[in-house]
Amino acid sequence: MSFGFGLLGEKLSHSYSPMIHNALGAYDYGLYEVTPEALEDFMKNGTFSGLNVTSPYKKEVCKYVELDPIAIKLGNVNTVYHKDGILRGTNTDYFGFLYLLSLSGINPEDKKVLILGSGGASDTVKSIIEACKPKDVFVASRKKSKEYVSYNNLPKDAQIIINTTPVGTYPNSYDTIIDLKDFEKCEAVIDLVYNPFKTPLLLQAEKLGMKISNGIPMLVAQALRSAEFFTGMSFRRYTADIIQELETYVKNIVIIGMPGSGKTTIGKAVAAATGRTFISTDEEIVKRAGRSIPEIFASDGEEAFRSMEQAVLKDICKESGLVIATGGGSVLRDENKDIIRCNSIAVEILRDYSLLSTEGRPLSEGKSAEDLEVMYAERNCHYDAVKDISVENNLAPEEVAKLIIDKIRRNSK
Ligand SMILES: Nc1ncnc2c1ncn2[C@@H]1O[C@H](COP(=O)(O)OP(=O)(O)OP(=O)(O)O)[C@@H](O)[C@H]1O
Ligand SMILES: O=C(O)C1=C[C@@H](O)[C@@H](O)[C@H](O)C1
Ligand SMILES: [Mg+2]
Repeated sequence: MSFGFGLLGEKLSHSYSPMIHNALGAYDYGLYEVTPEALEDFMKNGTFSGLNVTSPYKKEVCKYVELDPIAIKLGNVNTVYHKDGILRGTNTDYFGFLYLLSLSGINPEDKKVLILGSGGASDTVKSIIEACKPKDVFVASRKKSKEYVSYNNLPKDAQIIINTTPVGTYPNSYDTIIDLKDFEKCEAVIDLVYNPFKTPLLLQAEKLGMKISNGIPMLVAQALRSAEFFTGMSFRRYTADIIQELETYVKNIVIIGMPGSGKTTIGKAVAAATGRTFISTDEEIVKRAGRSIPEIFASDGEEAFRSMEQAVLKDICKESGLVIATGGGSVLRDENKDIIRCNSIAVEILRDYSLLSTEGRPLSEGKSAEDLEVMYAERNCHYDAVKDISVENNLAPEEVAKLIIDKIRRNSK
Protein backbone atom coordinates (compact mmCIF):
# COMPACT_ATOMS: atom_id res chain seq x y z
CA MET A 1 0.00 0.00 0.00
CA SER A 2 1.29 3.45 -0.84
CA PHE A 3 -0.25 6.61 0.61
CA GLY A 4 0.54 10.30 0.55
CA PHE A 5 -0.75 12.64 3.23
CA GLY A 6 -4.29 12.28 4.44
CA LEU A 7 -6.89 11.93 7.16
CA LEU A 8 -7.34 8.55 8.82
CA GLY A 9 -10.74 7.79 10.35
CA GLU A 10 -13.74 5.51 10.08
CA LYS A 11 -16.36 7.78 8.44
CA LEU A 12 -15.06 10.90 6.74
CA SER A 13 -17.66 12.25 4.29
CA HIS A 14 -18.07 15.37 6.49
CA SER A 15 -14.41 16.38 6.54
CA TYR A 16 -13.07 19.69 5.22
CA SER A 17 -9.46 18.66 5.95
CA PRO A 18 -8.58 17.89 2.28
CA MET A 19 -9.81 21.37 1.29
CA ILE A 20 -7.60 23.04 3.90
CA HIS A 21 -4.43 21.03 3.30
CA ASN A 22 -4.72 21.08 -0.50
CA ALA A 23 -5.20 24.87 -0.38
CA LEU A 24 -1.64 25.16 0.97
CA GLY A 25 -0.33 23.82 -2.35
CA ALA A 26 2.53 21.99 -0.62
CA TYR A 27 1.38 18.35 -0.88
CA ASP A 28 -1.56 16.15 -1.91
CA TYR A 29 -3.94 15.23 0.87
CA GLY A 30 -6.78 12.67 0.75
CA LEU A 31 -9.19 10.71 2.94
CA TYR A 32 -8.37 7.25 4.29
CA GLU A 33 -11.50 5.59 5.57
CA VAL A 34 -10.29 2.48 7.37
CA THR A 35 -12.37 -0.07 9.30
CA PRO A 36 -11.33 -1.00 12.87
CA GLU A 37 -10.32 -4.48 11.63
CA ALA A 38 -8.00 -3.00 8.97
CA LEU A 39 -6.37 -0.38 11.22
CA GLU A 40 -3.41 -2.45 12.39
CA ASP A 41 -2.41 -3.41 8.84
CA PHE A 42 -2.83 0.21 7.71
CA MET A 43 -0.58 1.53 10.47
CA LYS A 44 2.09 -1.19 10.13
CA ASN A 45 2.23 -1.68 6.36
CA GLY A 46 0.85 1.51 4.77
CA THR A 47 3.70 3.58 3.34
CA PHE A 48 1.98 6.95 3.91
CA SER A 49 3.99 10.18 4.17
CA GLY A 50 1.95 11.62 7.05
CA LEU A 51 -1.50 11.45 8.61
CA ASN A 52 -4.08 13.29 10.55
CA VAL A 53 -6.08 10.97 12.74
CA THR A 54 -9.69 11.46 13.73
CA SER A 55 -12.51 9.61 15.47
CA PRO A 56 -12.44 6.83 16.58
CA TYR A 57 -8.69 6.15 16.23
CA LYS A 58 -6.94 8.96 18.15
CA LYS A 59 -6.17 6.77 21.18
CA GLU A 60 -5.69 3.50 19.26
CA VAL A 61 -3.02 4.94 16.96
CA CYS A 62 -0.77 5.73 19.97
CA LYS A 63 0.48 2.14 20.00
CA TYR A 64 1.97 2.38 16.51
CA VAL A 65 3.98 5.62 16.88
CA GLU A 66 6.66 7.29 19.00
CA LEU A 67 4.75 9.78 21.14
CA ASP A 68 6.01 13.31 21.89
CA PRO A 69 5.39 14.87 25.34
CA ILE A 70 2.07 16.53 24.40
CA ALA A 71 0.68 13.27 22.96
CA ILE A 72 1.78 11.43 26.12
CA LYS A 73 0.11 14.06 28.31
CA LEU A 74 -3.19 13.94 26.38
CA GLY A 75 -3.11 10.21 25.59
CA ASN A 76 -4.18 10.77 22.01
CA VAL A 77 -2.70 11.59 18.63
CA ASN A 78 -4.12 13.49 15.66
CA THR A 79 -0.89 13.89 13.66
CA VAL A 80 1.49 11.18 12.49
CA TYR A 81 4.69 12.04 10.63
CA HIS A 82 8.12 10.66 9.79
CA LYS A 83 11.28 12.16 11.26
CA ASP A 84 14.77 10.63 11.34
CA GLY A 85 13.32 7.36 10.05
CA ILE A 86 10.89 7.09 12.97
CA LEU A 87 7.08 7.23 12.75
CA ARG A 88 6.08 9.83 15.32
CA GLY A 89 2.79 10.98 16.83
CA THR A 90 1.80 14.37 18.19
CA ASN A 91 -1.37 16.29 19.00
CA THR A 92 -2.16 19.56 17.24
CA ASP A 93 -5.81 19.65 18.41
CA TYR A 94 -4.40 21.14 21.61
CA PHE A 95 -3.05 24.07 19.65
CA GLY A 96 -6.30 24.25 17.64
CA PHE A 97 -8.54 24.48 20.71
CA LEU A 98 -6.32 27.16 22.26
CA TYR A 99 -6.73 29.18 19.06
CA LEU A 100 -10.53 28.67 19.07
CA LEU A 101 -10.83 29.70 22.70
CA SER A 102 -8.84 32.91 22.30
CA LEU A 103 -10.75 33.83 19.13
CA SER A 104 -14.15 33.16 20.76
CA GLY A 105 -13.63 35.57 23.65
CA ILE A 106 -15.03 32.88 25.97
CA ASN A 107 -13.13 32.81 29.27
CA PRO A 108 -13.55 29.71 31.46
CA GLU A 109 -11.86 31.28 34.50
CA ASP A 110 -14.04 30.86 37.60
CA LYS A 111 -16.88 29.32 35.54
CA LYS A 112 -18.68 25.99 35.76
CA VAL A 113 -17.80 24.18 32.55
CA LEU A 114 -19.62 21.15 31.17
CA ILE A 115 -17.83 19.11 28.50
CA LEU A 116 -20.09 16.75 26.55
CA GLY A 117 -18.32 13.56 25.45
CA SER A 118 -15.34 11.56 26.70
CA GLY A 119 -13.31 10.72 23.57
CA GLY A 120 -9.93 12.04 22.42
CA ALA A 121 -11.17 15.58 21.75
CA SER A 122 -12.73 15.72 25.22
CA ASP A 123 -9.40 14.93 26.93
CA THR A 124 -7.70 17.67 24.93
CA VAL A 125 -10.39 20.24 25.72
CA LYS A 126 -10.44 19.28 29.41
CA SER A 127 -6.71 19.72 29.74
CA ILE A 128 -6.91 23.27 28.35
CA ILE A 129 -10.01 24.22 30.33
CA GLU A 130 -8.39 23.02 33.56
CA ALA A 131 -5.39 25.24 32.88
CA CYS A 132 -7.78 28.25 32.69
CA LYS A 133 -8.70 27.94 36.42
CA PRO A 134 -12.44 27.19 36.07
CA LYS A 135 -14.66 26.90 39.14
CA ASP A 136 -15.57 23.32 38.17
CA VAL A 137 -15.29 20.99 35.19
CA PHE A 138 -17.75 18.18 34.47
CA VAL A 139 -17.38 15.63 31.70
CA ALA A 140 -20.59 13.95 30.52
CA SER A 141 -20.31 10.44 29.13
CA ARG A 142 -22.46 7.45 28.25
CA LYS A 143 -19.76 5.34 29.95
CA LYS A 144 -20.47 4.74 33.62
CA SER A 145 -17.50 5.85 35.75
CA LYS A 146 -16.85 8.03 38.80
CA GLU A 147 -14.99 10.59 36.69
CA TYR A 148 -18.04 11.28 34.48
CA VAL A 149 -21.54 12.68 34.97
CA SER A 150 -24.37 10.88 33.20
CA TYR A 151 -26.59 12.52 30.60
CA ASN A 152 -29.55 11.96 32.95
CA ASN A 153 -27.92 14.00 35.64
CA LEU A 154 -26.15 16.93 33.99
CA PRO A 155 -25.17 19.96 36.11
CA LYS A 156 -27.96 22.39 35.20
CA ASP A 157 -25.99 25.37 36.51
CA ALA A 158 -23.20 24.99 33.90
CA GLN A 159 -22.10 28.37 32.54
CA ILE A 160 -20.05 27.16 29.59
CA ILE A 161 -20.99 24.06 27.58
CA ILE A 162 -18.60 22.44 25.12
CA ASN A 163 -19.77 19.67 22.78
CA THR A 164 -16.93 17.32 21.84
CA THR A 165 -19.21 14.51 20.62
CA PRO A 166 -19.95 14.08 16.90
CA VAL A 167 -23.70 14.59 17.52
CA GLY A 168 -24.98 17.00 14.85
CA THR A 169 -22.22 16.18 12.33
CA TYR A 170 -23.14 15.76 8.63
CA PRO A 171 -25.05 13.73 7.46
CA ASN A 172 -26.94 13.76 10.79
CA SER A 173 -26.88 17.55 10.75
CA TYR A 174 -30.18 18.12 12.55
CA ASP A 175 -29.42 15.99 15.63
CA THR A 176 -28.88 17.63 18.98
CA ILE A 177 -27.55 16.33 22.24
CA ILE A 178 -29.15 18.57 24.90
CA ASP A 179 -31.84 21.22 25.25
CA LEU A 180 -30.26 24.49 26.39
CA LYS A 181 -33.56 25.63 27.95
CA ASP A 182 -32.58 23.38 30.87
CA PHE A 183 -29.40 25.43 31.45
CA GLU A 184 -30.53 28.83 32.66
CA LYS A 185 -27.09 29.97 33.75
CA CYS A 186 -25.39 29.07 30.49
CA GLU A 187 -23.57 32.00 28.86
CA ALA A 188 -21.54 30.37 26.11
CA VAL A 189 -21.58 27.24 23.94
CA ILE A 190 -18.71 25.81 21.90
CA ASP A 191 -19.49 23.01 19.46
CA LEU A 192 -16.45 21.32 17.94
CA VAL A 193 -18.63 20.18 15.03
CA TYR A 194 -17.88 22.26 11.92
CA ASN A 195 -20.08 20.62 9.29
CA PRO A 196 -22.80 21.95 9.47
CA PHE A 197 -21.62 25.42 10.32
CA LYS A 198 -24.20 25.87 13.02
CA THR A 199 -25.55 22.72 14.64
CA PRO A 200 -29.04 22.90 16.21
CA LEU A 201 -27.19 23.32 19.53
CA LEU A 202 -25.41 26.46 18.31
CA LEU A 203 -28.54 27.85 16.63
CA GLN A 204 -30.42 27.46 19.91
CA ALA A 205 -27.57 29.05 21.88
CA GLU A 206 -27.53 31.98 19.47
CA LYS A 207 -31.28 32.50 19.87
CA LEU A 208 -30.89 32.46 23.65
CA GLY A 209 -28.28 35.23 23.39
CA MET A 210 -25.28 33.09 24.35
CA LYS A 211 -21.77 33.48 22.93
CA ILE A 212 -21.02 30.74 20.42
CA SER A 213 -18.21 29.19 18.42
CA ASN A 214 -18.25 26.30 15.98
CA GLY A 215 -15.30 23.99 15.32
CA ILE A 216 -13.94 25.75 12.21
CA PRO A 217 -11.22 27.82 13.95
CA MET A 218 -9.96 24.70 15.74
CA LEU A 219 -10.06 22.62 12.54
CA VAL A 220 -8.05 25.15 10.56
CA ALA A 221 -5.54 25.93 13.32
CA GLN A 222 -4.83 22.24 14.04
CA ALA A 223 -4.50 21.52 10.30
CA LEU A 224 -1.93 24.27 9.75
CA ARG A 225 0.05 23.11 12.78
CA SER A 226 -0.02 19.54 11.40
CA ALA A 227 1.21 20.89 8.05
CA GLU A 228 4.28 22.20 9.87
CA PHE A 229 5.07 18.68 11.10
CA PHE A 230 4.46 17.30 7.59
CA THR A 231 6.69 19.77 5.74
CA GLY A 232 8.92 21.64 8.20
CA MET A 233 7.44 24.89 6.81
CA SER A 234 5.36 27.44 8.72
CA PHE A 235 1.78 28.15 7.68
CA ARG A 236 0.21 29.80 10.75
CA ARG A 237 0.12 33.26 9.23
CA TYR A 238 -2.60 32.00 6.87
CA THR A 239 -4.98 30.85 9.65
CA ALA A 240 -7.45 33.77 9.57
CA ASP A 241 -7.52 33.91 5.74
CA ILE A 242 -8.14 30.19 5.40
CA ILE A 243 -10.95 30.30 7.98
CA GLN A 244 -12.64 33.06 6.00
CA GLU A 245 -12.14 31.38 2.62
CA LEU A 246 -13.37 28.05 3.93
CA GLU A 247 -16.50 29.65 5.40
CA THR A 248 -17.38 31.34 2.13
CA TYR A 249 -16.58 28.29 0.03
CA VAL A 250 -18.40 25.61 1.99
CA LYS A 251 -21.60 27.47 2.88
CA ASN A 252 -24.52 27.06 0.51
CA ILE A 253 -25.99 30.19 -1.03
CA VAL A 254 -29.73 29.95 -0.36
CA ILE A 255 -31.98 32.32 -2.30
CA ILE A 256 -35.18 33.42 -0.54
CA GLY A 257 -37.82 35.97 -1.49
CA MET A 258 -41.38 36.59 -2.63
CA PRO A 259 -43.06 34.24 -5.16
CA GLY A 260 -42.01 35.17 -8.67
CA SER A 261 -39.26 37.58 -7.53
CA GLY A 262 -36.56 35.82 -9.56
CA LYS A 263 -35.08 33.32 -7.09
CA THR A 264 -34.65 30.58 -9.69
CA THR A 265 -33.41 32.95 -12.41
CA ILE A 266 -30.89 34.68 -10.16
CA GLY A 267 -29.89 31.43 -8.44
CA LYS A 268 -28.96 29.92 -11.81
CA ALA A 269 -26.94 33.02 -12.69
CA VAL A 270 -25.06 32.83 -9.34
CA ALA A 271 -24.35 29.14 -9.94
CA ALA A 272 -23.07 29.85 -13.47
CA ALA A 273 -20.80 32.65 -12.24
CA THR A 274 -19.35 30.63 -9.35
CA GLY A 275 -19.24 27.12 -10.87
CA ARG A 276 -21.51 25.87 -8.06
CA THR A 277 -24.26 23.31 -8.55
CA PHE A 278 -27.78 24.79 -8.70
CA ILE A 279 -30.80 23.14 -7.07
CA SER A 280 -34.37 24.43 -6.93
CA THR A 281 -36.40 23.07 -4.02
CA ASP A 282 -39.61 23.52 -6.06
CA GLU A 283 -38.20 21.44 -8.93
CA GLU A 284 -37.09 18.78 -6.44
CA ILE A 285 -40.61 18.65 -4.91
CA VAL A 286 -42.15 18.26 -8.38
CA LYS A 287 -39.65 15.48 -9.18
CA ARG A 288 -40.36 13.61 -5.94
CA ALA A 289 -44.17 14.03 -6.10
CA GLY A 290 -44.47 13.44 -9.85
CA ARG A 291 -46.99 16.35 -9.96
CA SER A 292 -46.83 20.10 -10.57
CA ILE A 293 -47.00 22.53 -7.62
CA PRO A 294 -50.53 23.80 -8.53
CA GLU A 295 -51.63 20.12 -8.69
CA ILE A 296 -50.16 19.39 -5.25
CA PHE A 297 -51.88 22.47 -3.77
CA ALA A 298 -55.20 21.55 -5.43
CA SER A 299 -55.25 17.91 -4.36
CA ASP A 300 -53.34 17.86 -1.03
CA GLY A 301 -53.54 21.48 0.23
CA GLU A 302 -50.90 23.95 1.41
CA GLU A 303 -49.93 22.10 4.63
CA ALA A 304 -49.11 18.91 2.72
CA PHE A 305 -47.04 20.95 0.26
CA ARG A 306 -45.19 22.64 3.15
CA SER A 307 -44.33 19.23 4.64
CA MET A 308 -42.94 18.04 1.31
CA GLU A 309 -41.01 21.32 1.06
CA GLN A 310 -39.56 20.85 4.54
CA ALA A 311 -38.38 17.31 3.75
CA VAL A 312 -36.67 18.55 0.57
CA LEU A 313 -35.08 21.53 2.35
CA LYS A 314 -33.72 19.22 5.04
CA ASP A 315 -32.06 16.96 2.49
CA ILE A 316 -30.58 19.76 0.37
CA CYS A 317 -29.58 22.40 2.94
CA LYS A 318 -27.27 20.08 4.87
CA GLU A 319 -25.03 19.75 1.81
CA SER A 320 -22.19 22.21 1.18
CA GLY A 321 -21.29 24.67 -1.57
CA LEU A 322 -24.61 24.61 -3.48
CA VAL A 323 -26.80 27.42 -4.80
CA ILE A 324 -30.32 26.64 -3.61
CA ALA A 325 -33.42 28.49 -4.85
CA THR A 326 -36.28 28.05 -2.38
CA GLY A 327 -40.02 28.50 -2.76
CA GLY A 328 -41.42 31.89 -1.70
CA GLY A 329 -43.14 30.53 1.41
CA SER A 330 -40.36 28.26 2.63
CA VAL A 331 -39.33 30.70 5.39
CA LEU A 332 -42.80 30.65 6.96
CA ARG A 333 -42.22 27.51 9.05
CA ASP A 334 -39.94 28.17 12.02
CA GLU A 335 -38.13 24.83 11.64
CA ASN A 336 -37.23 25.79 8.08
CA LYS A 337 -35.48 28.93 9.29
CA ASP A 338 -32.96 26.78 11.20
CA ILE A 339 -32.68 24.31 8.32
CA ILE A 340 -31.79 27.16 5.96
CA ARG A 341 -29.44 28.85 8.42
CA CYS A 342 -27.43 25.82 9.57
CA ASN A 343 -25.00 25.66 6.65
CA SER A 344 -25.83 28.56 4.36
CA ILE A 345 -25.65 32.23 3.55
CA ALA A 346 -29.23 33.38 2.90
CA VAL A 347 -29.80 35.99 0.18
CA GLU A 348 -33.15 37.75 -0.10
CA ILE A 349 -34.21 38.80 -3.61
CA LEU A 350 -36.26 42.02 -3.66
CA ARG A 351 -38.30 42.95 -6.76
CA ASP A 352 -40.86 45.62 -7.45
CA TYR A 353 -44.37 44.27 -6.76
CA SER A 354 -45.53 45.17 -10.27
CA LEU A 355 -42.77 42.94 -11.72
CA LEU A 356 -43.48 39.81 -9.64
CA SER A 357 -44.56 36.85 -11.80
CA THR A 358 -47.77 35.29 -10.52
CA GLU A 359 -48.72 32.76 -13.19
CA GLY A 360 -48.72 29.15 -11.99
CA ARG A 361 -47.97 30.26 -8.40
CA PRO A 362 -50.92 29.13 -6.24
CA LEU A 363 -50.53 31.74 -3.49
CA SER A 364 -50.04 34.78 -5.69
CA GLU A 365 -51.91 33.94 -8.92
CA GLY A 366 -54.43 36.66 -9.85
CA LYS A 367 -53.22 39.08 -7.13
CA SER A 368 -52.68 42.78 -7.85
CA ALA A 369 -49.47 44.65 -6.98
CA GLU A 370 -51.30 46.05 -3.90
CA ASP A 371 -52.30 42.55 -2.74
CA LEU A 372 -48.70 41.42 -3.19
CA GLU A 373 -47.50 44.36 -1.11
CA VAL A 374 -49.78 43.23 1.72
CA MET A 375 -48.44 39.67 1.35
CA TYR A 376 -44.89 41.01 1.64
CA ALA A 377 -45.78 43.05 4.72
CA GLU A 378 -47.05 39.85 6.36
CA ARG A 379 -43.98 37.84 5.39
CA ASN A 380 -41.26 40.46 5.78
CA CYS A 381 -40.39 39.49 9.36
CA HIS A 382 -39.82 35.90 8.23
CA TYR A 383 -37.45 36.91 5.43
CA ASP A 384 -35.67 39.27 7.86
CA ALA A 385 -35.21 36.47 10.39
CA VAL A 386 -33.41 34.30 7.85
CA LYS A 387 -31.52 36.60 5.47
CA ASP A 388 -27.87 37.51 5.74
CA ILE A 389 -27.95 39.90 2.80
CA SER A 390 -30.53 41.27 0.37
CA VAL A 391 -30.29 42.46 -3.20
CA GLU A 392 -32.63 44.33 -5.56
CA ASN A 393 -33.48 42.32 -8.66
CA ASN A 394 -33.75 45.22 -11.10
CA LEU A 395 -30.82 44.55 -13.46
CA ALA A 396 -29.98 41.72 -15.87
CA PRO A 397 -29.70 38.39 -13.94
CA GLU A 398 -25.91 38.23 -14.53
CA GLU A 399 -25.50 41.72 -13.03
CA VAL A 400 -27.65 40.83 -10.01
CA ALA A 401 -25.56 37.67 -9.57
CA LYS A 402 -22.37 39.76 -9.56
CA LEU A 403 -23.85 42.04 -6.88
CA ILE A 404 -24.66 38.99 -4.73
CA ILE A 405 -21.19 37.47 -5.08
CA ASP A 406 -19.62 40.81 -4.23
CA LYS A 407 -21.87 41.31 -1.18
CA ILE A 408 -21.09 37.79 0.07
CA ARG A 409 -17.35 38.50 -0.18
CA ARG A 410 -17.67 41.81 1.66
CA ASN A 411 -20.03 40.32 4.24
CA SER A 412 -17.55 37.57 5.12
CA LYS A 413 -14.71 40.01 5.83
N1 LIG B 1 -33.39 40.27 -13.50
C1 LIG B 1 -34.36 39.81 -14.29
N2 LIG B 1 -34.49 40.30 -15.55
C2 LIG B 1 -35.47 39.86 -16.36
N3 LIG B 1 -36.40 38.95 -16.03
C3 LIG B 1 -36.33 38.43 -14.80
C4 LIG B 1 -35.30 38.83 -13.85
N4 LIG B 1 -35.50 38.16 -12.71
C5 LIG B 1 -36.57 37.34 -12.91
N5 LIG B 1 -37.07 37.51 -14.15
C6 LIG B 1 -38.24 36.82 -14.72
O1 LIG B 1 -39.27 36.82 -13.76
C7 LIG B 1 -40.01 35.59 -13.79
C8 LIG B 1 -39.97 34.96 -12.39
O2 LIG B 1 -38.64 34.51 -12.12
P1 LIG B 1 -38.34 33.15 -11.34
O3 LIG B 1 -39.16 32.04 -11.88
O4 LIG B 1 -36.87 33.03 -11.34
O5 LIG B 1 -38.90 33.57 -9.91
P2 LIG B 1 -38.95 32.71 -8.58
O6 LIG B 1 -38.73 33.66 -7.47
O7 LIG B 1 -38.01 31.58 -8.71
O8 LIG B 1 -40.44 32.22 -8.60
P3 LIG B 1 -41.10 31.13 -7.57
O9 LIG B 1 -41.43 31.89 -6.35
O10 LIG B 1 -42.30 30.65 -8.31
O11 LIG B 1 -40.07 30.08 -7.39
C9 LIG B 1 -39.37 34.74 -14.84
O12 LIG B 1 -40.11 34.87 -16.04
C10 LIG B 1 -37.97 35.35 -15.00
O13 LIG B 1 -37.48 35.15 -16.31
O1 LIG C 1 -12.65 16.26 10.71
C1 LIG C 1 -11.44 16.42 10.42
O2 LIG C 1 -11.06 16.58 9.26
C2 LIG C 1 -10.48 16.42 11.52
C3 LIG C 1 -10.96 16.52 12.82
C4 LIG C 1 -10.08 16.45 14.00
O3 LIG C 1 -10.19 15.16 14.57
C5 LIG C 1 -8.64 16.75 13.65
O4 LIG C 1 -7.81 16.40 14.75
C6 LIG C 1 -8.17 16.03 12.39
O5 LIG C 1 -6.84 16.40 12.08
C7 LIG C 1 -9.05 16.40 11.21
MG1 LIG D 1 -38.42 29.43 -8.43
